Amino acid sequence: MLACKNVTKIYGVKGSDNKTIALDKLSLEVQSGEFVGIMGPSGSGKSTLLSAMGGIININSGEILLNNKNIENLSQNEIALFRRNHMGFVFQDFNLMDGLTIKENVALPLILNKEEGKKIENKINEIMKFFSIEDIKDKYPWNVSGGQQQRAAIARAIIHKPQILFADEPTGNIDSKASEEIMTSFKHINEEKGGTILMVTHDPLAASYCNRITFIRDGTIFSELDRKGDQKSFYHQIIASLKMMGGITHEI
Ligand SMILES: Nc1ncnc2c1ncn2[C@@H]1O[C@H](COP(=O)(O)OP(=O)(O)OP(=O)(O)O)[C@@H](O)[C@H]1O
Repeated sequence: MLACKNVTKIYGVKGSDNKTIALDKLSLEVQSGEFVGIMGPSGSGKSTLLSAMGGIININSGEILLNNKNIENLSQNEIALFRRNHMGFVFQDFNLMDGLTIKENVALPLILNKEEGKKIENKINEIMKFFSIEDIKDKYPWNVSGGQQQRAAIARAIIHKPQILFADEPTGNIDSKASEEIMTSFKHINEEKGGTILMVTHDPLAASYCNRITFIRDGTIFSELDRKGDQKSFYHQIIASLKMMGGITHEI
């Protein structure tokens, strides 16, 4: 469904020696209905990979294919529209709009798509219930917890039923209890709604909710791990893989 093939991304000024090869001929495929995690040491290229696959940044070479369509062939406007209609994004710092209530924030993609008022109301009510945020719908982001803000951000990211949800360190700014709630939400999106998710995380516990983990180092794939058995055993396999890669320096 979504694939990157031999993707290279180099940061730096053209002609200058000061260049960073963030992605080095990296290939990765995500099938519809998968929940894939990306892990790796700091600076290994995780966020760059997510941004490249989400069409947020341009790549130097290779291909990004969504349903066999090369998104690199689209114009900037077409990519922006494509992202708005078919992709959802969640970031570490929530990115909610302070001047809007939680409900208004969640409704934003539907308002931008000029959907009809009654339809918006129905969709909002359903999704607020799914994420247990109906009680805070009229509050502003600064008046609710980090976990509630992130649940609202995820609701906003999937309300238009995107083909794929991208999440970059979604539990990076919240405490461990709220992190578990967020990861349970992702699991429900994946299992109950059939949502496809690609998530970058440092956190082995968050990663243990995925079905597959791709470990990257120095912009290339180091190893991959498929979930077998229960979540606890997957968690221990993830820790072992991180140790092997040198991406973890302390016991968790
Ligand atoms: N806008 C940029 N300009 C120049 N170099 C960049 C830029 N963004 C990232 N880099 C460099 O590219 C490499 C990969 O960065 P990236 O943010 O993708 O790594 P990461 O694995 O997500 O790191 P972290 O876990 O610390 O967030 C790093 O060496 C980083 O310094």
